[in-house]
Amino acid sequence: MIQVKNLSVHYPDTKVKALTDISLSLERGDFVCVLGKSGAGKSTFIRCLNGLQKPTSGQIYFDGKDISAHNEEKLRKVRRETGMIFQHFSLIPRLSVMQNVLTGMFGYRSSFKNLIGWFTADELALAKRVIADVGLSEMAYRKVEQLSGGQKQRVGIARALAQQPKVLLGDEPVASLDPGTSNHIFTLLTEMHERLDLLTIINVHDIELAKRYASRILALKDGKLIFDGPPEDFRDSEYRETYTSNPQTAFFDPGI
Ligand SMILES: Nc1ncnc2c1ncn2[C@@H]1O[C@H](COP(=O)(O)OP(=O)(O)OP(=O)(O)O)[C@@H](O)[C@H]1O
Repeated sequence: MIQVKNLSVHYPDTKVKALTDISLSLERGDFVCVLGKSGAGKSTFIRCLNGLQKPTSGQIYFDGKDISAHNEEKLRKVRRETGMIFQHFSLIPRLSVMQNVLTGMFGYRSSFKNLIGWFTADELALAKRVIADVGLSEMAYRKVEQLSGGQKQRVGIARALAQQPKVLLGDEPVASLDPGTSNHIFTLLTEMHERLDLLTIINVHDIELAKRYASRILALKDGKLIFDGPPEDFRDSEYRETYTSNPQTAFFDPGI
């Protein structure tokens, strides 16, 4: 579904080589966890997959089409099919769960309908369904600011599902949650992944979560892909390789 070919991203402001020459193929049915130290390039990689970050060189093919050559209008279509969940949820706190979830459909509707906030019966039924899927039916009309972190992330997942995506991306979606709640969120992500046959790609710092839930692990180090394989092959030596600093960069390493 997504082919990444020789992807490199160099940020001109900082002259940082965030990603260097990454090539891989991601298929529907993969539940991928991306590991790596702080600054390894995980967020940049995720952002490239839905066109939020342009490659410096290389290509990203989404359903066979090179999105690195897309204009904004074509990128909007790719983003519609790519649900995204975030560490800090990116919800509108004073709006209800239902209102936040409905914003997930904005990409499919006219600006006028979005402005006046008019939704069809089918759209409202879809919103109710995805709110039920994440276990929040009883709180559908509660303001998001009144929810716990775990409940907020459930709203984030429901909003992404309301897009009816083919791909679900997560940029450290459990980094602000306690271990028990993180497990609940990953269980929910696994259920949705299987039921909806999604390609799921999640950045995560917690290696135990990655090993428990992922079908495939990618490890980035200094912007390079140093591991791509099943969780059982990610052993102590791979862990050390991923999380140990290179001597020449260690002094400047914010992760140490
Ligand atoms: N917009 C930007 N402009 C300049 N440099 C950037 C920008 N975004 C990221 N970087 C740099 O690119 C490198 C990779 O950053 P990125 O956020 O992708 O890493 P990460 O693995 O997601 O880190 P973390 O786990 O801390 O979120 C870092 O050195 C970072 O400082």
